[in-house]
Amino acid sequence: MSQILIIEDESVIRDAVERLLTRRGYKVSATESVEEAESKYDLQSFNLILTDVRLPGVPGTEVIHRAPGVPVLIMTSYASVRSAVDSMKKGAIDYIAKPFDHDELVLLIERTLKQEKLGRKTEVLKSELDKSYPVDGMVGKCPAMQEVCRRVTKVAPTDSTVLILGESGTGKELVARALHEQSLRKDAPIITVNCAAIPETLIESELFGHEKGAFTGADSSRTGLVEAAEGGTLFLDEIGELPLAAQARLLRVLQNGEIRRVGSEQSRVVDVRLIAATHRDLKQRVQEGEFRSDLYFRLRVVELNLPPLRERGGDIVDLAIFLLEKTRKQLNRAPMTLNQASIETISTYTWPGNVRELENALERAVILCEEDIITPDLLAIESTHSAGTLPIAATPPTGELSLEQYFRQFVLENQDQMTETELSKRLGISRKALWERRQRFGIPRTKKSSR
Ligand SMILES: Nc1ncnc2c1ncn2[C@@H]1O[C@H](COP(=O)(O)OP(=O)(O)OP(=O)(O)O)[C@@H](O)[C@H]1O
Repeated sequence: MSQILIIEDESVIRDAVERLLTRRGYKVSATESVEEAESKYDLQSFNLILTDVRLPGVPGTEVIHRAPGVPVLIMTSYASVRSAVDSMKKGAIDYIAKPFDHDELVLLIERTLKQEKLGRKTEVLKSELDKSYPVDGMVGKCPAMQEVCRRVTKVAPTDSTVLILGESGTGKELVARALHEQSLRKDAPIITVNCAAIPETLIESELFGHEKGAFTGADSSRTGLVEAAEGGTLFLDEIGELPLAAQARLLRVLQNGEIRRVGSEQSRVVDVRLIAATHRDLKQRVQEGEFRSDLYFRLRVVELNLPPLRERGGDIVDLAIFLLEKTRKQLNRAPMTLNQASIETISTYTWPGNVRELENALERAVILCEEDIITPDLLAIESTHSAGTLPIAATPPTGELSLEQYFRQFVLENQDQMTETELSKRLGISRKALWERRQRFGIPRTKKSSR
């Protein structure tokens, strides 16, 4: 049950709000001033604090500093909306003008609590991600990767927009995180958005937020992900998939440092550094009229090109050893080594799914390995040099199938029995890579496979 603290010196309002929220199932405490609240309760134990601004003693906004991390909603009179705006600047989550409608207040509280939960989840996810994306864990000695590392170090401390190009699974997100972690913004959030994963109809409001009534179903206003990255970095993965209308809004952010929420006439100033990535040829998208040329030029202030794994020479084995160690530690297994045959298999395979596919193959091998030596059969990839090999398949490729033909055949044969997750696992690629290849090769998902 969520715990809410009300700080309000007008007893009529305080009692009414307390009754209302208690009826709604919240555990409610109420005080007249910030000082009283502090002396009676541990402010950090609340999930939300609802406070008036003008109070006996210190102003209500002071609670923002005294209960860091706890979302604070400000109640204010119409006459002092200005002070509400100031409160927002100090870090309040939102404000509500008095006299307020009870339903409106409950709605605002529900939304804030939902965001608070999400925020906590994001923190957990962030720490998980930090574990799997150590900045110093970027393996790569080949000239192309050395060049990438040099550029990352150079460009990270600046606020320049960076465009990261590379096939799926080559480490684009890892590079984006390295850029953020080595920047002056590292203590603020990095918000990652996969533009390919958000439905086209929702992407504008997800990114830029919306005002109440902006469209059917928008029964309250909402902050977008660009604003959520305030002071930090926004990483737009698969930017090539961004619809044209959203591209126009993004251009405004890059040109003027301003966003306009959907349904709003007013712009807000934002301080966000943009990093974008794509596996697509953006120049070609521009020629096809699918991508704005002015946005393309703004994005590629600095361009980083990640080579496919098959072109990284000795890095492939270095990466395999690094990822084997990382995976076996994560899975709590004793140290393991790759035997000579495995090293040869790994070096000669073409790795169409790049580092992610290598990571998946090693994870599978670590799970299946009963002793401490990884043999080629555990990797479940074929040691042939042809580009037609794909890891683990229900039926091995017959004849001279090209990679595309083989992918197409495997997906069409299995999609009615397997979920997208199972399909991607069997192909040794991420779900996102599977989605991308479906787009590229024109194989839409059937009803069954979209389970
Ligand atoms: N040079 C590297 N050194 C160590 N680990 C790497 C390297 N490159 C990629 N990885 C690891 O490979 C996995 C895939 O990388 P990442 O998600 O950054 O790729 P991506 O290009 O963004 O992929 P996708 O396009 O599928 O989202 C991650 O677990 C990442 O940590």
